[in-house]
Amino acid sequence: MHELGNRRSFSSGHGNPPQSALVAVVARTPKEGEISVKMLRESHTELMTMTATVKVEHLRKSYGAITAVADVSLTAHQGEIFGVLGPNGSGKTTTLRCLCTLSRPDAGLLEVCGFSVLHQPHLVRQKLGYVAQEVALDKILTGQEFLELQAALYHIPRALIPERIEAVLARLDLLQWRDRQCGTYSGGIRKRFDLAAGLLHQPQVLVLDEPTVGLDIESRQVIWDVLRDLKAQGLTIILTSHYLEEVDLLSDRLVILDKGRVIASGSPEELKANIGGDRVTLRVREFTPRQEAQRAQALLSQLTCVKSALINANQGNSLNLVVTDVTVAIAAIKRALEEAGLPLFSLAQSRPSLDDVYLAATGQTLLDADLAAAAQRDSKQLKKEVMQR
Ligand SMILES: Nc1ncnc2c1ncn2[C@@H]1O[C@H](COP(=O)(O)OP(=O)(O)OP(=O)(O)O)[C@@H](O)[C@H]1O
Repeated sequence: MHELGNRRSFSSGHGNPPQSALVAVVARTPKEGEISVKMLRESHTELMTMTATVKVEHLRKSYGAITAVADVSLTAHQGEIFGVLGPNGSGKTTTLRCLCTLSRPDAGLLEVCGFSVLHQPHLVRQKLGYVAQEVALDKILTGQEFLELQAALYHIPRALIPERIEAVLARLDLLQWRDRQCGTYSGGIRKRFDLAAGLLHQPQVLVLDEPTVGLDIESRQVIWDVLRDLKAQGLTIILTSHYLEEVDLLSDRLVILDKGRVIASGSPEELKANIGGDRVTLRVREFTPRQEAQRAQALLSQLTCVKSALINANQGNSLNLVVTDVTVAIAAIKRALEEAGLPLFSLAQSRPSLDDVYLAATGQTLLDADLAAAAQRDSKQLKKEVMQR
């Protein structure tokens, strides 16, 4: 299959009006009859939010016999953070790579700012910045030199480079780091430089693959603030993650992928509200035999306050219950188990999370799906190693 590169798209750098132009405002009250910049900005935002900045319809992409993406559709609007959540191997990176013109799809319609990814890739690259999962800094270069190199790769006119670099360094609070070698940076600073490089050509859409993977919580929070700031300035941001709380916290809307397909889409609130109810997770024993878990499942499913009961085999056959009134439900559950002579090892209650959305659709948690994917990868690797011996 024809691969179109491996890092990010490059642009001529002077094709798009900078979004920041609308934000550079002279603070004064408009005279009568004048249109305030705020009004202009609002009407601009309103107009732009009606347009889909990113459109993916029925994307399909295989690598030989492996179907990486079976059927993915999503639409992101201007000024929106759009999340793509899913376990390892669910097709997140492949979706992004197709969108960013780095991988050629087998089928589907993909558009960025009204331009076709397949037929107008050079225009798409002008509108879009891609920050890949692996941080691509050269250790010997200083941050300044790295950005100069990136600016040249983006074909930004020479005369504009110093001010563009100054602007991204200031925007990402990196001025103090510019003259130090990249090899001395922490993971969080490296990631911010990578983000800075993705912003040099002033894209309207920023696509980020796992922007905070491996970072400590403080560095993650810094990146989150940067992303919120960029969104406030009108950028459309698409990000993949398998950190549930990150997607929940940041995304206006999201899709959840599983095995290359969209299994849920909407705002985090909508998705959680749709599955409804509070959650009760209980274990009959620390490691409950399957039969006993099934007995408890049948018993508890009969309670009127229990809407559904799933057995999670990956968690020692624990039971995941959706209940209507948590206080009433907990009392009823304890009573029912006691009357049936079943023990109760542990019980916890929680509000629905995006993991529950995934669990409701697939029957397993994201963590379990990640573990299963890792085990599959390990066993493939093991087989390969054995065959090589
Ligand atoms: N270049 C490739 N050649 C062969 N198979 C690939 C290639 N890229 C991805 N795949 C396979 O396609 C499937 C989807 O991979 P993809 O990287 O898109 O998933 P992902 O959700 O981004 O996972 P991760 O979170 O691990 O990056 C996986 O089974 C993966 O092994």
